Amino acid sequence: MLEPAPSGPIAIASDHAAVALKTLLADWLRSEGHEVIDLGTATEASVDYPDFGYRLARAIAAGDAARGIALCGSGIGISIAVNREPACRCALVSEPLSARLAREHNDANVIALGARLIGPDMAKACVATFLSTDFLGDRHVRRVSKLSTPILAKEPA
Ligand SMILES: O=C(CO)[C@H](O)[C@H](O)[C@H](O)COP(=O)(O)O
Repeated sequence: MLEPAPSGPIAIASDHAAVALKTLLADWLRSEGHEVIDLGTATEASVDYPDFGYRLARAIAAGDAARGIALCGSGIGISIAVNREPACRCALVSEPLSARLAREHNDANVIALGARLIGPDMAKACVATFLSTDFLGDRHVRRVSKLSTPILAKEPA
């Protein structure tokens, strides 16, 4: 049984390489009582991961979803796409410890998973940890807040 996500729906998006894992995760999350916004893609026809990463990033930035799950073959391309939106802190994870640290230290609001690299059980374990782990705050607040300042506006450290 999953713990409830902190607030609001969970957005999920993938390219063609991860559509099966996306559907499996969306069905599982709904069966656990979560509201899931599936932003596509819907078939295995080849698409471009930035288009779906940007859809997910828009949903987070607009406040339509509190948390996001982004998937592609490796998780790499779509995590790069999501992180181009400053409101998103997307962590590419492949096991639960990274998912926990992404929440505790980085206040990640999106995780990326690689469907060609991990199986359904590991993906579920990562998602369960991502949804149930709180941000630790404290010194991490200062660091996370620095992430949302455009680099050209920063004073060199
Ligand atoms: O972005 C990726 C690699 O960083 C993803 O793994 C994509 O899913 C992959 O590039 C898609 O590859 P395909 O050969 O077009 O299926």
